[in-house]
Amino acid sequence: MDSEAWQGVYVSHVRPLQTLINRAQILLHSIALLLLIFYRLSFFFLNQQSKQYFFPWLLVFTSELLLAFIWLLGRASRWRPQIPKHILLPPEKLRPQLPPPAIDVFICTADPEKEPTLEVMNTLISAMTLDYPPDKLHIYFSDDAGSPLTLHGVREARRFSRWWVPFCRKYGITQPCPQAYFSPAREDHRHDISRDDGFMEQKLIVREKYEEFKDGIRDGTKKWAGEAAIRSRVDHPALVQIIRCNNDDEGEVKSRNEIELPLLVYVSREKKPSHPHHFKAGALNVLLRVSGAMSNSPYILVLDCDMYCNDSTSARQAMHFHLHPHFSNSLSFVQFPQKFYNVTRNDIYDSQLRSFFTVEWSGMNNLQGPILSGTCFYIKRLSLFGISPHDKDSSKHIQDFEKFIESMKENNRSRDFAVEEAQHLASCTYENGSKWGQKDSIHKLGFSTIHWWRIS
Ligand SMILES: O=c1ccn([C@@H]2O[C@H](COP(=O)(O)OP(=O)(O)O[C@H]3O[C@H](CO)[C@@H](O)[C@H](O)[C@H]3O)[C@@H](O)[C@H]2O)c(=O)[nH]1
Ligand SMILES: [Mn+2]
Repeated sequence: MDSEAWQGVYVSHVRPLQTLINRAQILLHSIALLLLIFYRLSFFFLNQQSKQYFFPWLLVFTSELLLAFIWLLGRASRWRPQIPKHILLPPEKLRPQLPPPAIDVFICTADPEKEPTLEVMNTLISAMTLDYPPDKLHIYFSDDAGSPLTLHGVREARRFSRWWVPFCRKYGITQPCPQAYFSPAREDHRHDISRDDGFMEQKLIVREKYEEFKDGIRDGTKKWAGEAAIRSRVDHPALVQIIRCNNDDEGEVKSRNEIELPLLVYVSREKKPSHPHHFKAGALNVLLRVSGAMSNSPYILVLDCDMYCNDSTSARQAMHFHLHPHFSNSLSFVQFPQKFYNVTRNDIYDSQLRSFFTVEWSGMNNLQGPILSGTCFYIKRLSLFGISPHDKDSSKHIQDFEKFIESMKENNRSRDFAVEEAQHLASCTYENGSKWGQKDSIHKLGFSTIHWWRIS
């Protein structure tokens, strides 16, 4: 393997000042705790009144011991605080020498009233715009409400992507989310005017298309609002559909740009009031099966509907870790921070979750890695099978599974046939009596994980 290609990828940097402050704080806090423990114990053994107040003191003491223990466990991530440093290679060189592995992207939405369709579609578009070979990217969009508005939105998003994706590719736009890119708050708009490569004309055209896309969503919102939509949310059949555009549109844009878009599959699993649906976990299980039958990519990106991709190179960054010889086969997932924007100015409760992601998650990188935050992570499909990476039989399990998928594909022959199969996999009774969704800790199996973000 060409080792040059891997140079400088994992650069984490321990912060000496922060380490000193944290350790001093840990020391002071520990002294205070020891004094407290001494004080409580001395009450039991030295105080005359201890018999009278024995139980209240014991209760308080036990709680304090418990809290102190929890506090102690939390220090692990602060002992060696570190930040990931710049990747030394520029993004265009972030391509591993190996052919890039395929990625399935899972996006879940549950309710078009609580999760505005326009925002959700922006997440979908951002995933379609990831800087990755389109034939290696497959997007599975789960709609738990089975809403015609959401399906309409997905179609509109697909249509707009044929303008947006080529534009981003051609001009190297790294912000893949159109809403964020066209936001007046974005500072780069000022520099755009000085470009003389036809950029401004194209930008205006795409901007206009974005407005048309928004109008399309607005029309849909008016059309499908109301009672009927709400009722079907808990009771509807499975629907799996590959979203394509009509041929006329497709031909027009293809000849202009010759850029293909990733496969986009709309999945609305079956729901019945009499069957538990297990919320997001249930939706992800269905996507895992449906994608297994259709593309079965070795890596999966999971996104909540309101968590758009903020950096189009994230897929390549994640794959660099996954394919890196240093991490070998034991890496389960690469977790990107879950960032919230537009929270209040004085964010006194840290709604942006900065302490979580910049301190705790990064601090766990050398301790087998952080736990999942639930969104924005690239996970290895095999690590979800409950097999340890150190298990001698693991390759046999994997071969068996791959044989099963291959035989299914041979039987199906075409993707359209796989859609029929997928519909069955999305039924609400499929998991009955099976081991689907049973708990198995990734870390306990021996996998490691990484928290990562590129500071630019
Ligand atoms: O029946 C359901 C319920 C939720 N979702 C989706 O699941 C995601 C997360 O749900 P949300 O209501 O946004 O939960 P949050 O509390 O905001 O999410 C945090 O906490 C969840 C677990 O509690 C994690 O799964 C999320 O990743 C994490 O962002 C969203 O995309 C929902 O559309 C479904 O697909 N089906
Ligand atoms: Mn959420």
